[in-house]
Amino acid sequence: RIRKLLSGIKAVDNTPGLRCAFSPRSVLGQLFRTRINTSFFCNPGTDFLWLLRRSLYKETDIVSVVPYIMGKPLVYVSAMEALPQITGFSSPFDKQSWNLADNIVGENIVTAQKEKWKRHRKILSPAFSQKTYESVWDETRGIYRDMVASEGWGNKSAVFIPVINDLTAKFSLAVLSTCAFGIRFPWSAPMYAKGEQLTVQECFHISVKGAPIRALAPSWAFTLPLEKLRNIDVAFKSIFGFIEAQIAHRRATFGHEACEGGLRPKEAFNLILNANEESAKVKFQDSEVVGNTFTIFVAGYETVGRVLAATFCLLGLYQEEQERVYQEIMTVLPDGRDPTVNDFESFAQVQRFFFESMRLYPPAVQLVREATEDVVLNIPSRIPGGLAQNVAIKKGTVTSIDILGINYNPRHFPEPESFKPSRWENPAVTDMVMGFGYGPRLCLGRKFALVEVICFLVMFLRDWKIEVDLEEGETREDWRERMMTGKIELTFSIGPLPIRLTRRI
Ligand code: HEM
Repeated sequence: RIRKLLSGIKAVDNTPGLRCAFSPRSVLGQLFRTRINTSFFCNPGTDFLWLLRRSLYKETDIVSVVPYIMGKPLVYVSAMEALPQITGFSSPFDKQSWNLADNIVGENIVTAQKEKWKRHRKILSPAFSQKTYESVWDETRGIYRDMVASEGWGNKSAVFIPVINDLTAKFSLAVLSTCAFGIRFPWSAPMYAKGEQLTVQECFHISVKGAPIRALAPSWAFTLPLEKLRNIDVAFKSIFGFIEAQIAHRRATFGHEACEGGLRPKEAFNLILNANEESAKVKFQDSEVVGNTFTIFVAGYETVGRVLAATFCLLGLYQEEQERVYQEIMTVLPDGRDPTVNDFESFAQVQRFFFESMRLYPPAVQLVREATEDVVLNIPSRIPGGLAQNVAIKKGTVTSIDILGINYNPRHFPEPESFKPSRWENPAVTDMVMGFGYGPRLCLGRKFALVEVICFLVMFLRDWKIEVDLEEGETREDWRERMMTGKIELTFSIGPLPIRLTRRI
C-alpha cells in the first residue's frame, strides 16, 4: 500500500491534495464515502469537488487525489490558463483510453478518442444547424403552452411548485426528444418504455444517477435482492428497450430507400440511423447507434433540466435581477407578440442571468482527460505575484479541468460566491462560460441548449413572477446554502427545489 501511495504521488509530481483508500472513480470509493475535511484517510467520493469548492485549492490551481488501495492517481486543475494545455486542439491529452461507459451504452461521440471521434462529430454535426434552432425555439413555445394548460395553471393567479426540478427535466426531455429524435409526447401523457411501469424520464433519471454503479459493479451484483441495484438494472434495461423500439419504428417508417434518397430530415436520430445503412459513406456500427442515441439523450436532457432548476431559484432569490430581466422582455415584446428565434440576441439580460446561474451551478463539473505522453503543465499561482508552477504528469494520468474550481476561482471571478449577472456584460467574457467545455470537444448542443433555455425563460417570465420562501431571518445566501445543495453524479444536480409563481398578466 505504501509503495502504491508513493508511486502515485510520484506520478503527479508530489502535487498536494487528498490521499485516500479508494479513488472517487472506483466502485468502493463511490459506495463508501467518508470524511472530506481531512486530507488523509478520507474517501472523498465524487461530491468533494462541490463540497470543497472554497478550500480545495490553496496556493496553486492544481491538486491531486492519490489512492493507496484502489484506483489510479488523479489530477484536478482550476485554472483557465490550463485549458489549451489539457483540452486544446493539439494538447497531449485525450479522452480516456478505456471508458467503462462504452461497455454499458456503446461507443459514442462523448467518450470516443480523437481519431474515432472525428467520425462521430462529422456524422452528427449537421443536426446542429440554424434550421434545428428555429425548430427548437418554436417547439419550446408550444411545449410551454402545453405545460401551462396541462398543469391546470391557465386560470390560476398563483401556483406553488414543490419540486421545480421535475418540471424542468420534463420540459427539457420534451424539447430534446421532439427536436433531436422526432419523438413527440404531450405534457399530459409522458412516454413509457414499452411494458414498463416507469416513464422514460424516470428511467433516464435513475440511469444517470446509477451510471457509475452500473459501470463499476460486476453483473452478478444486479441479481442480488438489493432494491437500489435492481432499480438501476431495470432502468437501464427499459431505456435500451425504448431506444431499440424507437430505432425499429423509425426504420419501418422511413425505409432504407428514403435514407438513400435523403428524405429523412437532418435531425440527430436520422443522421445516426443513416450512418448505419449499408450505403453510408461515413458509418456507425450497430453499437454506436445505441451509444450515440443514449448519449445525446443524456447529454441534452439532464444538463438543461438541471441548470434551469437552479436558474428558477436564483430568479426567485434575486428579485431585482428578475425585474431587470422582465423589463428587457417587455421592451423586446412590447405589443404582446410571441418571441421568435430572431429575437434571441435581443435577450442579452436573460442570457447573462443564465450564464451566471450556470457559473454557480454548472451541470457538467469536469472535463476528464488522460495524458497521452509524459507532459509538463504550467499552472499559475493563486497568490497575487506568486510564481507559476511546472508540474510533470506521467503518461496515462487522468487529469480533469475542474469547472466548479474555475467558476469559484477568485482570480477568474472576483467574489465568486456573489450572484452577479453583470459580470457577463463584456461580450469577450462569454469565452469564460466554462459550462459547455472548451476546445475541439466543446459541447455540440451549446446553441441548442441556449436557444431552448432563453425561449423558455422568456415565455415563462413574461407570464409569471417567481419567488422562493425564505424562513424568518434567513438571508438569500443562507437559503442557497440550505436548499441548493449539490450532488455530483454523471452530471451535477441540486435540490429538490420549491418555487412559487404569481401571474403577471
Ligand atoms: C446546459 C446544457 C448543457 C451543458 C452544460 C453541456 C455541457 C457539455 C460539456 C461540458 C461538454 C464537453 C465534455 C468534455 O469536453 O469532456 C459537452 C459535450 C457534448 N454535449 Fe453538451 N451540454 C449541454 C447541452 C447539450 C445538448 C442540449 C446537447 C444535444 C442536443 C448536447 C450534446 C453534447 C455532445 C454531443 C457533446 C460531445 C461533443 C464532442 O465531444 O464532440 N449538450 N456538453
